[in-house]
Amino acid sequence: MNAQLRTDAGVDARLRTYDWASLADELDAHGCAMLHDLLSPSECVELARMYADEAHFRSRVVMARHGFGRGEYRYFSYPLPELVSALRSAAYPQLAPIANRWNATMGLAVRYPATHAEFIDRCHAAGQRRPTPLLLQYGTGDYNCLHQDLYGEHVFPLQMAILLSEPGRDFQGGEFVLTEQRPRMQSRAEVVPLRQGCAVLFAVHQRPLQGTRGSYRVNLRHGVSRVRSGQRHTLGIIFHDAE
Ligand SMILES: O=C(O)CCC(=O)C(=O)O
Ligand SMILES: [Fe+2]
Repeated sequence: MNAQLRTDAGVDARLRTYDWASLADELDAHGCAMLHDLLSPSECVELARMYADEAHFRSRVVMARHGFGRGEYRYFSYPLPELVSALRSAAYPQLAPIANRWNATMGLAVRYPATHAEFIDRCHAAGQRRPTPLLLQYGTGDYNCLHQDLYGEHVFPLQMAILLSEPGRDFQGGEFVLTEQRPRMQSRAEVVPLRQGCAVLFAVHQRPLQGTRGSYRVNLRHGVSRVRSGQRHTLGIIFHDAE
């Protein structure tokens, strides 16, 4: 679909234009899938600009202070900006069936409700009340070590990150990287060639992998390689809230 036509619509309508059956196939095969042209360049610029305004956020993390890498991020506070909230609630119902199928395959009892509001009620009832959507900011030399965004007992197994800057123009390097650790085997890396406004869907911590003798669980981590120059911003959408 034409990028302009897509980004003219609301986020909900935009998300419905993607071919979710083939995205599910990609997630099953690779643990990640891309949504091209999810946000327009102006939406990306507007979101990236929010980073400077403390009023939007509940906390700021300087990655070097925690050994997380180099660069910084800020968690939004509730109420989330409308676009962030819309992305979170509109992407969730597309992902919940995939999450439920993955859990069934992995022999996990947890099932996810059809709407994000119901899932967030579950998180909040368990004391996971702090919002997790975040903006990340990287400058020259910054990077994000491989990690998993787990914030308590309740975990939604898929998440989304949207690149807000344009590679090659705004920054060099800074690739989104996923690694997949397979039991008793060597790890596999995947580099996701994001462009501005493009989202990546990926597994938060584990997913089923079909082997020749049935399926088994693999452990995933994600991060960002070193930004060689320039400035890079990302919007992270995590569906569970934090303790
Ligand atoms: O900056 C990135 O591309 C990675 C962001 C990230 O770690 C996240 O959204 O959870
Ligand atoms: Fe992350």
